Amino acid sequence: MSKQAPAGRPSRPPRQAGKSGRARDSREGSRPSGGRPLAVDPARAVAYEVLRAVTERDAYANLILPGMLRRARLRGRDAGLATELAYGALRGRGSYDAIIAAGTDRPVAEIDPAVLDALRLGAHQLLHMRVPPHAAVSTTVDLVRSVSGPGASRFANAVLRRVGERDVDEWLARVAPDAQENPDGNLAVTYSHPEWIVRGLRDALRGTGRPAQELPELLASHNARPSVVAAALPGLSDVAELTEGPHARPGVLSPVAAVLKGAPDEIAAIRQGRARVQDEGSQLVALGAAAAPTTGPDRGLWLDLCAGPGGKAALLAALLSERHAAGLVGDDAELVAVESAEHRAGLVQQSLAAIRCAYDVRVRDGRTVGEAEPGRYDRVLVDVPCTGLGALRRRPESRWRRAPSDLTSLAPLQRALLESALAAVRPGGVVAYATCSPHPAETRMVVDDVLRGRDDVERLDSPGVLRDLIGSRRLPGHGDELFLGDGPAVQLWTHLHGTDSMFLSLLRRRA
Ligand SMILES: C[S@@+](CC[C@H](N)C(=O)[O-])C[C@H]1O[C@@H](n2cnc3c(N)ncnc32)[C@H](O)[C@@H]1O
Repeated sequence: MSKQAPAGRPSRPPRQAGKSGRARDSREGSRPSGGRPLAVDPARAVAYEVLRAVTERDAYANLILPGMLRRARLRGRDAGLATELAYGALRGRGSYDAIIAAGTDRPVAEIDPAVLDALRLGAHQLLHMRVPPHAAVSTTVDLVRSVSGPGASRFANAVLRRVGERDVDEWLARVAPDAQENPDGNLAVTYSHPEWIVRGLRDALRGTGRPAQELPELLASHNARPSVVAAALPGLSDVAELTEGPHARPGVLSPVAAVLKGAPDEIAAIRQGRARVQDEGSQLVALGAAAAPTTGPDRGLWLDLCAGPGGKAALLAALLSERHAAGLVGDDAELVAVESAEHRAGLVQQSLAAIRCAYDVRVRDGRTVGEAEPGRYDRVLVDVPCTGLGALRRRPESRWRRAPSDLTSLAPLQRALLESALAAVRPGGVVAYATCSPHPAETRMVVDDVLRGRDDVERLDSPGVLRDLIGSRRLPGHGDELFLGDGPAVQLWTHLHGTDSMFLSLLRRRA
């Protein structure tokens, strides 16, 4: 353990100290990305590297973490610790920065970013994990010394000692703005979200008839670790297969879901591509798109207009294959999967590899499909690019990276894609408009705008379609209440359904 300076009001940390070649701690350490070793255990080193990559390179934690864990040879509990440290510090940044600011005379914006990331890791351990305080402080101080030198480590020591003087509730009561005078500011700091997201989610709750009092619960749900759920692809696997060993139990709402207890690759069906990791909300969207009633026979010409990386396309293709085998669709049945980004189209191709149905993955702009193939398809799923405000628990840094301007910049694309989908579907065919955001600007308002002045499209009873799929399954502790609303669209909620907050509006061209 390192020697620590006495607690006190910390002085200014040296900026960019690590780059000037200061004295280093000589202890053996770990550096998952291969550079100079960090004087800290491998799990903390990986977590720190993730935070640095997110801050410096705009990396996505969920994409880089698996490779870093592999390179550091971390598995089991150690991998779990690294993940919890990185995700927790990223999610909690809003609360931790306010608390760190109260522990120093410097604005957080003036702290060397390399030191600040370490302080966030330390604060997460002190305030939200059962790490003994002396270990949380000393490991962080060692880390800062190896990265930024002794001056910065004294600063870190002083800040963290102050942070450790109170528990998280006491700190939040001190540093969050007054709840009466500034309710959004209070929730933003208490639940670690940017204020504009707090406001947007309140509007979203109200707009779907949920009481705004649910907002704290919704915000808190974004800070909890989501369970890992798999979809058993129909015809290739089933829930019974996934749950027959000790590795999974049946899902909550989706008829093809299994909740995993361990790593996905423990399950053979997942290793073989017969089942896929997929949130239950996404499963219900794809199942709903396939189940919504068409007028006239469904020939099996299905289109996924925004397919990458291919989770919903895989489920649609498996369902189509089953229907084909049962003679319910024609011999020319196929799933056309359109994706504008080439590398994501490659992922769609991979996701469909195990499925025995005709499919065609196309790299093109979905906005052009309606004009190119008017009225061709029986079913179109248009799962548009969105802010992802409904999946904040999965992408721990995204809440800090998104901006209100994303809502306005995505809006024309979302409208154009829905218009293209409606042009591509035949009269009597179904369009499923979906987002993984509950924000009104990306959900109701898009559908309302596109349908305004059109009398050739009807809104289907989306809650009714999902209710039939859910069957006798129920949310634990809620009796018969499924919280699907009065329609015509459905908004799923993380705090109510345990799914990502997916929106689904089922529409049908009038025959
Ligand atoms: C929300 S994601 C779709 C997720 C997918 N349905 C799944 O379940 O895996 C939206 C996708 O639309 C793609 N996209 C963006 N603009 C597009 C466009 N103009 N045409 C087609 N795809 C587009 C993005 O690259 C992204 O892969």
